[in-house]
Formats: sequence, C-alpha cells, structure tokens
Amino acid sequence: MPHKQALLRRLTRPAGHRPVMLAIAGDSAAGKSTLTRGLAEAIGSERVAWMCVDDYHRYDREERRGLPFTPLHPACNYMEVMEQHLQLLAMGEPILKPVYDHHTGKLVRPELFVPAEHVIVEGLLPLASPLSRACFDLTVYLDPPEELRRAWKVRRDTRDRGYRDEEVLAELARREADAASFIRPQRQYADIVVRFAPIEGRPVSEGLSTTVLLRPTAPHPDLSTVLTEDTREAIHLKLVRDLDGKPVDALHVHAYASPEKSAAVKAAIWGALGVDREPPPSLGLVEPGVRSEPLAIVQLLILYHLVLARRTHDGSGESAPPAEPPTGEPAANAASVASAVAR
Ligand SMILES: Nc1ncnc2c1ncn2[C@@H]1O[C@H](COP(=O)(O)OP(=O)(O)OP(=O)(O)O)[C@@H](O)[C@H]1O
Ligand SMILES: O=C(CO)[C@H](O)[C@H](O)COP(=O)(O)O
Repeated sequence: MPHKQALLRRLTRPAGHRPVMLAIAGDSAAGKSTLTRGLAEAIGSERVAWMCVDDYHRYDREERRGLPFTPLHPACNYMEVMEQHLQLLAMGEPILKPVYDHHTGKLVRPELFVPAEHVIVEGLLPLASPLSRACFDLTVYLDPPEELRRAWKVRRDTRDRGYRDEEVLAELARREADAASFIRPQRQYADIVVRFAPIEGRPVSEGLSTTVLLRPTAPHPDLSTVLTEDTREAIHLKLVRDLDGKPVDALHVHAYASPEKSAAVKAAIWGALGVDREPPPSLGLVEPGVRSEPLAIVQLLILYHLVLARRTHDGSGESAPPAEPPTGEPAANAASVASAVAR
C-alpha cells in the first residue's frame, strides 16, 4: 500500500521538518486561485509556497488538439510525477516542477519549488489518487453550480487567456465527460466542500451566498455556540445529507449576512484557537475593489485548520482543537503562526 507508507513517512518526520499541506481541488474556474490568493496573503509570502498541479500537463495546447481526451483526464497529465513531487514536498524537500503557461498554452522551463511552512496545492487533479491524497493535512473541494462556473470560465478565459466566448463554450462541452469521470469524483475526498451560489431565485449580480460542508474527517471549530439550525438566520449551521446519504454539518452564509453576525462567526472560529488578535484583514477579496464576506469566512475556516495542523506538527500531537486557550510550547508555536497570519 504505497499511499499508507507515504502517510507514515510523512507523519513520522521529526517535528518542524514538514510543511502543512493543503489541497484545493475543483474544475477549471471553480475559484481555486481566488480562494488561495487571499489565504496566501493572510499567511504571509515567506511562510507559504503555492503551486498549481495543472503544471503537470503532459501535452501542450497544440499537441492536445489531436488527442481523444482533455486536460482533465489523468492520461493528459504526468500523474506519477505529481505524486512523487507531492510526497517530496510533504517531507519538506524541494522539487524541480514543470511549468505550463496558461497564456501561451506551452510547456516552459521547469522551476525550483521550495516548500515553506505551508504548501498550498491547487488545481484540477490534486486528489485524484490515494497516494496524492495521503500527502495532505487538509483537503478542500470547490463545487459551484455548473452554470456559475461556466459564466466565471467564459469571463476569465476571454479576459485573461485570449479565448472567444464560443471557443470556451465548445471546450466546456468537450470536457464534460472527463469532468464527470475525473474532476467531480474528487469531491468525496475533501474535508471541506465549498459551494458559492447565487441567492435562491436571484441573479448573480445580487451577490453570492456559500454553503460549506464540514465533513467529520477534520476537527472543525465548534460553531454551535453562535449559530442555530434556524434557516431564517442569515448564517446557520444545519445537519444535512451528503451525496452518499451520510449526515454532515453544513454552514450556510447568506450573501447579505449582517456585519455583526459575520463578526460573531469569525470570532468563534478564530477564538477557538486561543489567539487574541483580529482575523487577517486581507480575507474576502474576490478581485481589486470587490469583497465577499462569505469568501472571508471560508478562508478563515481554512486558516483555522492550517494553524491547528501547524500546532500538531510542532509537537503537541493533538488533532483536536483545545477547549481552553492553549498554554505551553505548542501554543507558542500556534500563536506565532497565527500572528504571522494576522499581520
Ligand atoms: N468566491 C468568488 N466570488 C465571486 N467570483 C469568483 C469567486 N471565485 C472565483 N470567482 C470568479 O471566477 C473566476 C475564476 O476564478 P479562479 O481563477 O479563482 O478559478 P480557478 O479555479 O483558479 O481556475 P483555473 O483552474 O481554470 O485556473 C475569477 O476570475 C472570478 O471572476
Ligand atoms: O482547465 C484548465 C485549468 O485552468 C486549463 O484550461 C487547462 O489547464 C489547460 O487548458 P488551456 O488549453 O485552456 O490552456
């Protein structure tokens, strides 16, 4: 079982010698870079290294034209090399990473990628195999409704990647089978599933709410002190059924939740770490001048897990959040990460 060996190797690495590994998976234009950008800024550039696994594309855009599969298919990517590299990074080792240029569609000169205290790995297929999944401390899947993702992709690819509307729509149609077979199945392996969506029955222009599935595979903060199941509340926490029928907590944040309610939820997340600082101010930025409070809450929740994982790596060996403000050495480590995050 190579993935179990990889997990053991990583977990038995001496304290402080391995980065906290976060995966953010999802289809093209699902919002991975937007989510990651705010996280990376909050953690601080010297404490985070961010990579995209789309760099492991096996063929460039021109070569792909004649092939029977799309970039979403594992056969279109060097999956084994990605797995090897993820294992090295999880052990704190540098890699020589391939590079795919999304503007030109060409594979260019590889670059040295050195892990930092935190490594964020986003892309199409980071959770595609047991071996890749074994490399992460926390896994997130972005799951916007298809209609919204398509709108995001058309806008982004025409604005930033030189495509015309009809080309993007044709490519989306071509990719659908591979998305169903290889991208969407990764949803089941995430600790956190995030779905930004328009307010029911309203257009996107009126804002996006979010529903976040908090699967029991990660030790989430206790939000029951500030939230109820009352769905009339702008932010509520409700037990729902996951796609496999299992019960799971769902945190819902309405696009127009009041600043007071939002602040109470943020305080509950951040306060559970025993860190007496304000949450980082950089959270929630969609693009210059556009902020989203639901995005800020999702990012803060992920930061909570990163701080917790750092604390566990640094020696306490605990995997659950402390009930009381922490004391002693592990707490000092956690506080130092959190203060970096709060800078
Ligand atoms: N939370 C959000 N709220 C509003 N708009 C968003 C959000 N996330 C993403 N978008 C929009 O969707 C577009 C695509 O997002 P982003 O580039 O983050 O996706 P991605 O998953 O990193 O894409 P790819 O994998 O194709 O590079 C952004 O340019 C932005 O306009
Ligand atoms: O799904 C994508 C992630 O952004 C890209 O479209 C893919 O990585 C490469 O395709 P392209 O030919 O558009 O560069």
